[in-house]
This record gives sequence, C-alpha cells and structure tokens, in this order.
Amino acid sequence: MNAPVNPDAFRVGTVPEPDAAPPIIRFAQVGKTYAGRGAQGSVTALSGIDLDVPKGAIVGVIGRSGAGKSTLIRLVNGLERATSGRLLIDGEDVTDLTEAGWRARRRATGMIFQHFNLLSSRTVFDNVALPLEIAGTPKSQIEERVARLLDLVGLADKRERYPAELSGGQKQRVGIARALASEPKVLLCDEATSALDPETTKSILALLKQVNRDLGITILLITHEIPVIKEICDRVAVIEDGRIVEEGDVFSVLTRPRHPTTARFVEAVTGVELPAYLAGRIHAQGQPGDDTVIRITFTGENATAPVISRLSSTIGVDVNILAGRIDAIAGRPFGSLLVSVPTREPELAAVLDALNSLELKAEVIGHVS
Ligand SMILES: Nc1ncnc2c1ncn2[C@@H]1O[C@H](COP(=O)(O)OP(=O)(O)OP(=O)(O)O)[C@@H](O)[C@H]1O
Repeated sequence: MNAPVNPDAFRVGTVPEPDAAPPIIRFAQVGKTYAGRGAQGSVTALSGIDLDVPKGAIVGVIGRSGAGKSTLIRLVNGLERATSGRLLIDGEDVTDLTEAGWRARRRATGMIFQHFNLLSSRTVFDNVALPLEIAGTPKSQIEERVARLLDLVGLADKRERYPAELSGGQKQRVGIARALASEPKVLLCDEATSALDPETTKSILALLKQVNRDLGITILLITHEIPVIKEICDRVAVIEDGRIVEEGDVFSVLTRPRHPTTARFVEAVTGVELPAYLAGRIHAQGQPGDDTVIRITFTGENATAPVISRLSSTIGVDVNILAGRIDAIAGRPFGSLLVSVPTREPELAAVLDALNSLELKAEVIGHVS
C-alpha cells in the first residue's frame, strides 16, 4: 500500500474555473504530415484540428490506435512540429518556435508516459530530481522540492528505492512527481494508465484529479479508454483518422453521442446485450400473450426517479428486468436497462408514454413469446 496522499504538500493558489479564462492551449486548424522515407509515402496524421484546452480543466482526447493521439500530444511539448495551422500555448504562438525556444518552454509542460520512462539506475528521489538538476536548481531547493513532491504522491517512504523495486502504480507516481518537479502549468498524460490494472488506474486517476484541483494544473490526456474520460475529464475530444469528430463537455458527449465512433466508445461501457437465452427468440411482431422487450436509455436528466417501481404501481404492469448497466457521471445516472412487459394494450402504450415523459429514451426492440 502507498502512504496516504497529502493534499497540502504542494498546494499553490486557487484553481480557476474551467471556461473562465482564455484557453491555455489552442490548436487552430493544426495539421501534421510525416514526410515519407524511401518507398514509403507521406502520412497525414492530423488535419484541421481545432481544439481549445481551457485553463484549469482536464481535457481528454480519445481515439483508436493510429487515430493521431500521440502526434497531437507530442505537438504540445515540441516533440513534433505542426506542418499547417497554428498552435498557441499560454497566449504564445509556438508553431515556429526554435529548438532552443522549446527547451525553455518544456519546463512549463510536464509529461507522463504509459511505460513511465524512469531511469533504472537512479533512485526514486534521483528520478524526480533529474529535471531540477538539468535546470541547475541549487541542491537545497532540490532536496526540499523533491521531498514535497514525494509526499504529494504518497511515496515519501520509497525515496531510496529503485524503479525495479516498485509496482506499476508506484512507478507512475514517481513519473507524476518528476513531471511536476519543474512546476509546470500543463501536465500531458500519454496513455498514463494503460499499463495498470483497474484498481491502480483508479488511484492514479484520483491523484491526477487532485493535482488538477489542488495545484491548478491543466491536464491534457490521451487515451483509448472511455472509463478514463468518464472518471476525471471535464471535456472530451474524439479523434478519428487525424480529425476531431466530436468535442464537448464529458456529460453531454457521453450521454448524447452524435458521431458513430463516440457511440461505439460509449456503448462499450453502457451498452447492454439481450441475454443469449432470449436473443434467438425475439421477433418483430408481437401477439397477445407475448412480452415486449424495451431498451430504456438513461440520459441523466430527470432520470433519477424510481422508474421501474413507478411503472408497476401507477400502470399496474409487471416489469421484468432482463439486463442493465447503469453508471453515473457527475452523480447523474447514465446507462441502459433492458426490460420486458406484457404485450397488452393499453398498458404497453402507457408504459412507453410514462418512460418518454420522464425524458428517458425508450425503444421497443422486439417481442418474445
Ligand atoms: N514518426 C512517424 N513517421 C511516420 N508516420 C508516423 C510517425 N508517427 C506516427 N505516424 C503515423 O501517424 C498516424 C497517427 O499515429 P499516432 O501515433 O499519432 O496515433 P495514435 O492514435 O497515438 O496511435 P496509438 O494509440 O497506436 O499510439 C499513424 O498512421 C502512424 O502510423
């Protein structure tokens, strides 16, 4: 177990409200084409990217493998250069920054990686101290700041350990402490939890949320996992084939996805399948005596009412729950339920009316005898 995290260890200032300030990162029609080598043609990894990262927010970019996520995040610390459009960071146009300019700017941008990228020959303390040593920070300041950071990430008792002696989650905590060493305004997270088990993922996401909230650090993360977006992000951009196909606040995008790619990501966490014992028996035309199968989608708004018991008590029908997955975003229910009710009018119409009046989405998906 890690030592408890101390939120006061590194607290600075107050956290600005997302959306209240101009964006700390702005992509304006950004494109990136990798030049071809030898027989291989050029590859357009990003085109026409418009994306604002509000100061103080956690913004997630989700997409499948090869969609352009790594390219996008690498532009923000100058590891790649845009081939079209403009990139602004903290009000400065960095599109044409020289390498020397980027060296100075990178101190304002920390980054953590899927495979942690720690130096195996250095202790935990020395890994976190490295960016400070490179920047020529006096030894006494390094000692004080690294100690505070290790306290923040809950690893004060591991300072003399080597990376090989740590769990994956502990290694990522070292990565986070190292990324925060130069007191950045922005933290970039490149699939930071993809190598971790679900429990450890949760604890690392909680730490990132705490870093955002308590230190006021803006976070831009890339992931292929919707739970990461759901867990900590304020805003999400969905990327496919180098283009942003959907963008907005997490609740709206996840509960009302407009693009099929977003819908597929969301379906993976909230979609429910008809149980196998019913799937083969479902038919389109209902007969008296059948049961009608209804998919109820919870979109969060006005969906907190005790739906099932209300149907039973007000309409007098027995509602049978077949399958379901209900989650919550910002405390509001989100997910779907498959239920069956007797195929009998006028009760069936009343059930559908009642569900729709609760602003749930109710669709008949078939009938079973
Ligand atoms: N250095 C490079 N040279 C040429 N093509 C590249 C280079 N880096 C990435 N690409 C190509 O650009 C496209 C986007 O790649 P990118 O790594 O940004 O996607 P990704 O969404 O991060 O994928 P993954 O999740 O698999 O890392 C891909 O077609 C990839 O092959």
